[in-house]
Amino acid sequence: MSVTVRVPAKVNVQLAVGAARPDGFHDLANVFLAVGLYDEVTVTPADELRVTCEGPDAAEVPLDRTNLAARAAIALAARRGIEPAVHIHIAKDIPVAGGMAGGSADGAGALLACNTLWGAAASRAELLAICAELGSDVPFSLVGGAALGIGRGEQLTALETGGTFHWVFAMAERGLSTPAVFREFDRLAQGRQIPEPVASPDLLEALAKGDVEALAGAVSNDLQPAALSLFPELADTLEAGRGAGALATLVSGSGPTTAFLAPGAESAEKVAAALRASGTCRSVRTAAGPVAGATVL
Ligand SMILES: C[C@](O)(CO)[C@H](O)COP(=O)(O)OP(=O)(O)OC[C@H]1O[C@@H](n2ccc(N)nc2=O)[C@H](O)[C@@H]1O
Ligand SMILES: Nc1ncnc2c1ncn2[C@@H]1O[C@H](COP(=O)(O)OP(=O)(O)OP(=O)(O)O)[C@@H](O)[C@H]1O
Repeated sequence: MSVTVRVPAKVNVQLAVGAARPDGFHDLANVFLAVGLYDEVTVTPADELRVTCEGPDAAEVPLDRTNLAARAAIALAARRGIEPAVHIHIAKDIPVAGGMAGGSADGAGALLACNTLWGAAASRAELLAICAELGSDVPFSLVGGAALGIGRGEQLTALETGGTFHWVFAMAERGLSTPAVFREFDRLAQGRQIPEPVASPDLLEALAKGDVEALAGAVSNDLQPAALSLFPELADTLEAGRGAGALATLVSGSGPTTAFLAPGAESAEKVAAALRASGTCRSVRTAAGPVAGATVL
């Protein structure tokens, strides 16, 4: 018997970043939107823990116990006093090291899949606590939809959305390390007073109303200057999307994937075609959100 879970990628429509905390993390006001680009995680009973991965970026995914999916299985098994004896297979469509929470998606997916396979009966609250131990983005991968994350981004409040938003994502030629981008944020912030991160009321209202124009005027990412500083060519991709009619352009999370908000599905395809023709990125995808979080298929 196998269990397969489908888990979406995310885009951060607002990422407000506070000053570095004593533990090295940053307090955030992180407004997540789950979008329809998915990894599928399948768990099957096996003699011992094993991870395999397929997909265009599979070669970049670690297959040892550092894989977030393996760490999720180990964490749940330890809580139940059992062995994590499963084969975890990841069908990966979310870009690796792209700032779209691909590894986090696999962590949340493996956790839900193992909980189902083992009849481990972890409550939603216990699953969320394990997710938060695995990484700041992992709880959101479990819940999906739209949510505000505070603290490290792991303390979630679900947000209302009044419609579907259409996005284009441009994948870059290389990845960016999330810790490196936060370090660059700290370097650029030196000598400046960093305000407390707060969610933008205009942005929350735009999401609730499903108002794409208002959302376009309210999106922001405090990590964008740091991502651009480490990866200056991203400015060319942003420019190409803006020129093609995107309502808003931004770096997704810690980057280097860039995200473009389009007025509708048709215009999203036009922006995607222009980005493909621009030669400023590795590949281009369209996806709409919000979509559901980790779901057993
Ligand atoms: C950039 C975002 O993707 C936006 O959603 C997240 O904040 C990152 O979430 P994540 O990849 O799950 O990150 P984690 O695995 O928890 O942390 C990786 C590293 O990112 C930095 N980090 C992450 C989250 C946070 N609130 N402050 C940080 O400074 C820390 O250097 C940390 O060691
Ligand atoms: N299941 C996994 N899939 C992809 N990468 C993983 C996985 N588990 C661990 N990793 C490691 O995590 C690193 C970051 O990959 P990931 O795709 O999660 O980045 P990301 O999308 O930028 O993350 P985030 O948006 O949460 O900051 C990879 O370079 C890889 O070494």
